[in-house]
Amino acid sequence: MIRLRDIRFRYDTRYVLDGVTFSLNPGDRVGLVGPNGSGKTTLCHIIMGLAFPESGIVEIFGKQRTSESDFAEIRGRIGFLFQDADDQLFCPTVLEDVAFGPLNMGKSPEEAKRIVRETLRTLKLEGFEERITYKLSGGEKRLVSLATVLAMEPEVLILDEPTSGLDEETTERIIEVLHDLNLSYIVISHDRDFVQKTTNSLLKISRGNLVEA
Ligand SMILES: Nc1ncnc2c1ncn2[C@@H]1O[C@H](COP(=O)(O)OP(=O)(O)OP(=O)(O)O)[C@@H](O)[C@H]1O
Repeated sequence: MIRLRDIRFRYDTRYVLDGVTFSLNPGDRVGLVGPNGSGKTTLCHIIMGLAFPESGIVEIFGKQRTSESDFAEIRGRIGFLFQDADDQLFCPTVLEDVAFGPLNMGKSPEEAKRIVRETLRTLKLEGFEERITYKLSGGEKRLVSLATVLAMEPEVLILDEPTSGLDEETTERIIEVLHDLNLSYIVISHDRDFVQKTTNSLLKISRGNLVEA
């Protein structure tokens, strides 16, 4: 589904990724760990076409991706949860934010509303439709962000610290949701317990390279 070969990426003169090779196959649930600033988010941005490597090959769904239009094609199929919910949410209300993806993918307003209702129910956010997005708490914003991702019915998920700021009960809910979804995913997290419960392999970025953790 995702294949990276010998990816090198730098900000200014410092190489954050220095020859990363990685693949995500159907059924893989990969935990990505590593110290702050080690390049986890950067790696995921490269998969989504939000950052472009200096060299190396990005192959997604069987096709090499280089241009913006190559990546535009995959963005509906790979659900990406941003580390910062404020990068994800941009509409006045929760309904509009969660319906945005389905509407953009050509669903009718009625169908989009049905998807919003179901997705909010899955995340135990019933009744949040008319809530004003910017007034939500940090944890609520994270959950609504996840709802915007799930509402697109993606084939693969990339989740950048999905449980940061969430209480224990809500974290357990996310674990259940991930188990029920039966999707392949990459999850970045500093929460070892969460990663252990949700993934079947664990990788770490160390000095610009991926190693088993
Ligand atoms: N736009 C940018 N310009 C310059 N340096 C950047 C930029 N974005 C990220 N960096 C640097 O690149 C390095 C890797 O950042 P990245 O966000 O990928 O790390 P991370 O492993 O996800 O960290 P964290 O666990 O703190 O979220 C960091 O040192 C960061 O400061």
